[in-house]
Amino acid sequence: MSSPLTWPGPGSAPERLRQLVAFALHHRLPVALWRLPNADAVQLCLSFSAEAALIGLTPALEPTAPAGFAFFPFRDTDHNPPLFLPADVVFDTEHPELLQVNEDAEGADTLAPALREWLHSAPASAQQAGPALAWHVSPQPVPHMAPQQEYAALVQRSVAAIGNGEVLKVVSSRAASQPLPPHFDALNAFGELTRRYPTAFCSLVSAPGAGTWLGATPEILAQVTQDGKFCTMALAGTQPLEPGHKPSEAIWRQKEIEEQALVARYVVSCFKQLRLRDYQETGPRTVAAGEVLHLRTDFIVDLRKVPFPTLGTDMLRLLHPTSAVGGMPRQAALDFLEKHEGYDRAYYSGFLGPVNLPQPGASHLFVNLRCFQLRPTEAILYAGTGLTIDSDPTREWQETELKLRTAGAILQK
Ligand SMILES: C=C(O[C@H]1C=CC=C(C(=O)O)[C@@H]1O)C(=O)O
Repeated sequence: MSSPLTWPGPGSAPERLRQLVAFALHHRLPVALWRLPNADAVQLCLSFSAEAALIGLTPALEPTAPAGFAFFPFRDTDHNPPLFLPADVVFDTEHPELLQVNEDAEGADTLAPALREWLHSAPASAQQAGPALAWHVSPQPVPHMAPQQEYAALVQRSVAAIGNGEVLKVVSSRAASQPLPPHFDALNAFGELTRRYPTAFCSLVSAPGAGTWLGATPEILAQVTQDGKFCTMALAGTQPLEPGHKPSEAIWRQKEIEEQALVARYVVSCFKQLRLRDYQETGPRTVAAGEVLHLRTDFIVDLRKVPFPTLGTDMLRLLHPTSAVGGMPRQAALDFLEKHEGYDRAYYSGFLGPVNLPQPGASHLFVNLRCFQLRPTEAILYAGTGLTIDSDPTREWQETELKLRTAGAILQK
């Protein structure tokens, strides 16, 4: 049973977040922080057991399903375990005077009293000035980083595969490294992400086996709200946001229109598989995500009118990985990427977000885009581009450069 505790010590909401993160890292536990799009509050979920966070199955989104934070890789392999952080400790900066602690959780017998002691005895200000936090580091090696020529060859090979009918669309991607600026502080960087990208889902996840990841993604994968709505979106097509121009003035090429239409068609095919016809489709319209524009179609199902209690869970299983990060047809595109992409995407283009948090019936899962992985002295950034028969290697490289700048902006000295 989770019980609300009154916060036992002093400290502002950001200081309290830091105290909880410091506790998690000190005990080598998994922790996640996030800020929903267009919201102010930052939420935190901490698990008392790293082992309990290791799950194989895609999480269920029904209100009766366990509460926690999902962190899933692009591809299910032994290297990057799918994680579901049980909500053993939950903190919300909107109610900084409270802390939810599950006293029955695995590990709570020793860790719940240790947490109370930690919050009592370690003043937030002392921890702020204390030694740097020991963030989890992925046990996997740093991924291969394709230089421009190699990425251009991948784009050409993908276009050839589209040309010969092997696939309709492929989303190729790459990793790039950026040194950490002096005195880089991941918690401050997370705060900076939330300020820069108010409409994105901003996250900071640190867990044994996965490492530490920060990001600001624009893409909802599956969302169930407490007022009974299921939402997903088809997001694709990219162009730079020109200074002084409004997103609504953007003109799209046929290539991007087709690329996004394929993603929308994929979402509709998932509804069809579930024999669900009663959905509301809006768009495509142009939306801004940091310095770039995308085409987006929104899909909403009113779960109060359509009696389909497992829709969120079923759609999540069908949607991931969407054609916005893999391609079409799905399996052929994934096979192509496995063979030719040449690096491990790890958690980039996987999905992440709170399930049944802060209340049962509220789940917000996003595609892990515009993100980076934190290593001791560098950040590994990731970006991909949807390819069609008309893709040009130089343009696609430039598009990845632009997308890398979203999360990369917080790494500037
Ligand atoms: C794969 C990424 O973006 C996807 C989402 C929006 C637009 C996309 C595009 O235009 O290619 C991608 O499908 C990425 O940001 O790494």
